[in-house]
Amino acid sequence: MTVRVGVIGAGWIGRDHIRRLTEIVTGAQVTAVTDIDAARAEVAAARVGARVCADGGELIAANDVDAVVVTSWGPTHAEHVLTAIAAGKPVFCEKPLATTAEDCLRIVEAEMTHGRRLVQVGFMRRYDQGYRQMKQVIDSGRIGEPLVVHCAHRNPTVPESYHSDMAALDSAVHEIDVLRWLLDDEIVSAQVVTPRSTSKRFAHLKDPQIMLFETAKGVRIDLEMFVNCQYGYDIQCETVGEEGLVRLPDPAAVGVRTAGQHSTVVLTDWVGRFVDAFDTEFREWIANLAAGVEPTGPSAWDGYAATVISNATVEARQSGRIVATDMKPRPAFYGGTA
Ligand SMILES: NC(=O)C1=CN([C@@H]2O[C@H](COP(=O)(O)OP(=O)(O)OC[C@H]3O[C@@H](n4cnc5c(N)ncnc54)[C@H](O)[C@@H]3O)[C@@H](O)[C@H]2O)C=CC1
Ligand SMILES: O=C1[C@@H](O)[C@H](O)[C@@H](O)[C@H](O)[C@H]1O
Repeated sequence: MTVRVGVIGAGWIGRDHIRRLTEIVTGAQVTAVTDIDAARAEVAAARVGARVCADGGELIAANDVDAVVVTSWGPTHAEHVLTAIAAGKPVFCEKPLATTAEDCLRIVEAEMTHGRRLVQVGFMRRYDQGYRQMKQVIDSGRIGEPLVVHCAHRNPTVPESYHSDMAALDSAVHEIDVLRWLLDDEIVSAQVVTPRSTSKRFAHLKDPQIMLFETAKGVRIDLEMFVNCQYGYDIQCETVGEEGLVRLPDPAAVGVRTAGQHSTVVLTDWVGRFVDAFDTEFREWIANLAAGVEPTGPSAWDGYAATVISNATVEARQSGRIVATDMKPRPAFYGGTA
């Protein structure tokens, strides 16, 4: 069975997911595209033989759309996801699920009322081989109970439109999701300390930021979030347990020895660093849909948790305080602990 997909938002990642669904994933066909920039939708749709819909509502209701991908701007996600749930159609929503906790809860409640999982959120790091291997080691008990996690998330540069809150909302939200999953634990508080800011970028930006999280089981997480590190795109994660530690591998790269030096390439963007994870994420999403089973990736509840925690992290930086994450109890509908 071919899953017919409609895509809302033909910007950077929307176009990449259209390409992925067309060229990489088997069993999927992009049949409809919409964007508030009609010319952009036309170009993206024409490339894969899809048709253009006037807006998200028309696309979701269309008979030739079995499932929906939402890749529009964050503040528009909730409306599209709620419309898809009301239509009973599976929906893959890029992060964030919604920008406010209230909107995330409306989605959670709508999905529970529907009675079956329809929503998957685009936290692709859960599909990265390195993180998956780390999780296997932690779950096996080989390093004992996790105690501390050290992380770094470094981008070479960001545009001037990037502001200090985005370090949590746009970037650290990936660590927030993947660490909840990796540790099977919930983040209960956030704190942010700011060293002197880099002089290499815009004066308005607090960069780097050191984010400190505590989990319900008492694990401490430190995350260096540095979005203008200049040298490359670099994701580090090391979990220290009672009997050992496990570290995220760097992407495979050949070592070159020449002119008295030994060097390896450092990637420069998240597209290349997580390309395999994005591919696996969509392969598994489509395979589940084709098999008629509920999505197994990050749920609407995970989307809610990530929004609550990233908003608490913003509040922590702005206030200079340790902020407790004010999360509702997890409904049985979503299983698990984190
Ligand atoms: N998982 C990941 O690593 C990444 C996720 N993202 C997420 O993907 C989403 C899109 O990001 P980008 O592609 O970088 O942005 P973008 O600005 O390149 O594209 C967004 C597109 O959505 C369109 N749009 C906005 N509102 C719309 C609406 N109501 N209906 C239809 N189209 C609408 C815009 O015209 C634009 O073409 C964001 O939520 C972002 O956080 C982005 C980059 C990486
Ligand atoms: O989602 C992403 C971007 O929006 C964000 O700006 C980057 O910092 C992340 O590394 C990338 O994965």
